[in-house]
Amino acid sequence: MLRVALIGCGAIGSSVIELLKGDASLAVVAVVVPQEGLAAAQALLQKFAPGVQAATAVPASGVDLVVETAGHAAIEEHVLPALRRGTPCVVASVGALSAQGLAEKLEIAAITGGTQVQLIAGAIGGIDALAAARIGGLDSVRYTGRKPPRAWKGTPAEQGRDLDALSAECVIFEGSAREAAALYPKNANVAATVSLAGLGLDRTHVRLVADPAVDENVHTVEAEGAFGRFELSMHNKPLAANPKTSALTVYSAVRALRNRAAALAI
Ligand SMILES: NC(=O)C1=CN([C@@H]2O[C@H](COP(=O)(O)OP(=O)(O)OC[C@H]3O[C@@H](n4cnc5c(N)ncnc54)[C@H](OP(=O)(O)O)[C@@H]3O)[C@@H](O)[C@H]2O)C=CC1
Ligand SMILES: O=C([O-])CC(=O)C(=O)O
Repeated sequence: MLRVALIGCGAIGSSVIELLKGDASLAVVAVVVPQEGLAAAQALLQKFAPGVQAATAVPASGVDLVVETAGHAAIEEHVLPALRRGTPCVVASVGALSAQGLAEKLEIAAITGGTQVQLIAGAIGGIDALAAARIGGLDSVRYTGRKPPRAWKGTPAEQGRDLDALSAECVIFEGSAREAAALYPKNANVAATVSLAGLGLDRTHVRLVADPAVDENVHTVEAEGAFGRFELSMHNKPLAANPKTSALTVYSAVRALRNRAAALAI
């Protein structure tokens, strides 16, 4: 049985705990949250994983695998030290890698620890195809992230516009994946994932749209290259606990964990 430390206990983390309850091959043994979140995390654990303690750091021993579902800051704070200690890590906050030098730091930490960091596909599909197509050469990759206006609350999209008053779609950002991930850390992880699998953070064209006509998170990728071309649209149901986040992200994290424990992985 693999012993898992989960970083973050919000919309994704709490759903991961729920789905792993009773799993024969994986056990959540620690949940890492900020000091001010300890009491709430402990109350949730009482319900779904009694006996598991909430903590403010990943335990230095007794952990086989770390999964991050917390946000950009948690990568520096918890993932890098775990990798250096030799613990493999699974990362959901892929947009964090848009910060200059962070991808290199993760690689160096994993090499130092003789382990590996895995970036999950999260809310998007087709990452396997895109990463394979890159080997033959890609000419262009375009990503559009379309979400209901409420999913853009608390982001720069609110500057100069009333999201509640939108009556038609509104392009709130157009530019590179690097800029998108830096400006919209909770809404542009997919932009970063698509770019890291494909043409890179600076050559991937990103459009972010607030659209009152949708109630799902719609992610579209269009790629062209030596392999041919593809278009993929995902219509993802958002999590009730966080409209910015698609439920598929939870399943993607659980899939990554189960694949680590499985004899046959797909
Ligand atoms: N790859 C993908 O496709 C996607 C990735 N994501 C990423 O996943 C992250 C989590 O999403 P979601 O669960 O919806 O977000 P929530 O805001 O619901 O939950 C975040 C959780 O992480 C905790 N947390 C925040 N900072 C730290 C830290 N430094 N150390 C430990 N715990 C911390 C929070 O604690 P507290 O509440 O006490 O602050 C909270 O428990 C997002 O920030 C985003 O970057 C999201 C959607 C898709
Ligand atoms: O969960 C989603 O739909 C995607 C998301 O928020 C992101 O790209 O950060």
